[in-house]
Amino acid sequence: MLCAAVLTAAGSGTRLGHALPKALVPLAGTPLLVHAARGLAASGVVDAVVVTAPDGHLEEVAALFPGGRVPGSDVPVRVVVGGATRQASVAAGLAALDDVAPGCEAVLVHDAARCLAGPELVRRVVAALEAGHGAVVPGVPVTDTVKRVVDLPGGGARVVETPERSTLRAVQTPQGFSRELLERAHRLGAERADDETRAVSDDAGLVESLGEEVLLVPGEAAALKITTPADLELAERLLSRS
Ligand SMILES: Nc1ccn([C@@H]2O[C@H](COP(=O)(O)OP(=O)(O)OP(=O)(O)O)[C@@H](O)[C@H]2O)c(=O)n1
Ligand SMILES: C[C@](O)(CO)[C@H](O)COP(=O)(O)O
Repeated sequence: MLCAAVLTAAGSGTRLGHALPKALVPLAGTPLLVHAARGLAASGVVDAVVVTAPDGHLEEVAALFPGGRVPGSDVPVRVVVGGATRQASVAAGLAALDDVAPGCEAVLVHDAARCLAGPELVRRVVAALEAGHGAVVPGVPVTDTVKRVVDLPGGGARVVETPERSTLRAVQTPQGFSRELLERAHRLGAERADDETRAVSDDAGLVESLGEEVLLVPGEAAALKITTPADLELAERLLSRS
C-alpha cells in the first residue's frame, strides 16, 4: 500500500511567541519540521511527504530538504504553501499528493508541532490502515478531570457537564486515512476551511462528521504538541534523554 504524509507546518506559532514560524523554530539545533519529517521517514512505511509551508517561507522550507528528500533518507518531499487554517493547509497538501506520490491509497496527516512522534507510532497507525480501517487516530488517556462549560455573558463560564474520564482520549498525530475517505471528507467540509471559527482542529473530526468510523490506537507521550515555550523545554529534555 503506497502511503504518503501531509506534514502541516504553515502555522505561525502565536502561542510559542518565537520570531520564526513555529515549524522553523530549532529544537537541539534542528527545526521542528525536520525532526517531524525524519520521524515519518524513519518508520519505513511512508513513501512520500507533502509539507505545507507558511506563506512567504516556501523557499526557506524547501531548503530544509536538499535534493527534495527528507534528510538522511530517500523519501521524496514536495513543499506547498499552506492555508489560513490547519484544515485549509491539509487540503492544500492533499491537492499536491499526486505530484510526489501518484496513485497513493493511504494518507497520514501529521503536525510539525508534534516533532518527536516516533517511528513506532507511525507504524502502528499505518498497520491499522493496512488491516482495513479507513480512519485511525492515536490517543492517550486524559489525566485531568474535564468539564464542558458555556461562557457567561459577563465573563467566566458555567459548568454544564463532567464527561466520564475513562471515555476520553487526547488525540495526537499522525492520523491515518484511506485517501478516498479523507479527500471526500475535505471536499464536503471545504466551506468551513477558511474560517478559523468553523474549521475543524483535526482531520478525524471531518471524517466523523460523515458518520464514518474512526479507530483509536494507543498514542505516546513523545508525540506531545509543541504549543508553548514550556512544551519546547520539555521536548528539549525528552530529546536529550533519548
Ligand atoms: N494555517 C495553519 C495553521 C496550523 N498549521 C499547522 O498545524 C499544526 C498544529 O497547529 P498549531 O499547533 O495550533 O500551530 P499554530 O497555528 O502555528 O499555533 P498557534 O495557534 O499558537 O498560532 C502545526 O504543525 C501548524 O504548523 C498549518 O499547517 N496551517
Ligand atoms: C490535530 C491535533 O494535533 C490533534 O490533537 C490538534 O487538534 C491540532 O490542533 P491545533 O489547535 O491546530 O493545535
